[in-house]
Amino acid sequence: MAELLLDRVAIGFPETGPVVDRLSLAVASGDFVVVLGPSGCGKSTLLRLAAGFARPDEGAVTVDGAPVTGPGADRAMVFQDDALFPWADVRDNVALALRLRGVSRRERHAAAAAMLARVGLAGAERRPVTALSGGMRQRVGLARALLADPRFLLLDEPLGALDALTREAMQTLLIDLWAKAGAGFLMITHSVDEALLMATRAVVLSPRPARIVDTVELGFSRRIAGGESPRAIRRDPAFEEARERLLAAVTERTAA
Ligand SMILES: Nc1ncnc2c1ncn2[C@@H]1O[C@H](COP(=O)(O)OP(=O)(O)OP(=O)(O)O)[C@@H](O)[C@H]1O
Repeated sequence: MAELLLDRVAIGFPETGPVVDRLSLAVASGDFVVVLGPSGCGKSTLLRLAAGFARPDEGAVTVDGAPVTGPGADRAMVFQDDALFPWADVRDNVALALRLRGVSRRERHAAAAAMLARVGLAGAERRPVTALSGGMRQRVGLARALLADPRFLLLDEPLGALDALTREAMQTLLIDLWAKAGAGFLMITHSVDEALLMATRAVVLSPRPARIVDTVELGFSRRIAGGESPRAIRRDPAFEEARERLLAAVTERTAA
């Protein structure tokens, strides 16, 4: 069991003033924490603090009590824009980190093939990433992030650019990966429906500077991981009730 903790973190920039305001958030192994909040409120900045790409002005980011001072293999990040290397094929995009660590070619290829199979891209190793659809590119990004078996996966609106059908398929894939990995997931989304389906805890932020204005505990992703279909879950009155609760938090408590 590991814990990623943002402990009363604050950060600001000269251009904007305060962006995150003494915010505390814990993500443990097995949690799927989803962050919702108005545009520009500081969600990506929060994730960058967790990743170690930015340092807080106040407070601390720790993993199991040890200060986070920069990016580390225990925390992997997935971006909305998948950030793939256009000059490399699928396999090299997935296995680049292993190459930089001096892992042999044979092991790299085996590891990449195994991860690609997990994200539903078996056989796509040699395809140029420029020839892939948006959903497939995000699968490659996920395979790359999960390759090092991180304890925490940080997802910055990873499904935001996908069409509705691809997005639904990717939601189910992410839930499946989360349930099997045992890692803690921290994800940003603008979609209340996505937060409801995927989160074990949905966290609603205020307009900038970001503070937590509401937290809703949820259990639908565990049911989906257990085999229930998202469509059946959406018909459950408990889902409708949770939607009302989360929508109220998002619309009433985040007005600027
Ligand atoms: N390194 C930086 N230097 C200056 N300003 C920054 C920096 N990083 C973020 N900001 C500013 O902080 C504010 C919050 O940005 P952030 O990307 O965290 O918001 P967000 O909630 O993720 O936005 P969106 O919902 O639109 O994706 C924005 O005004 C942004 O311009």
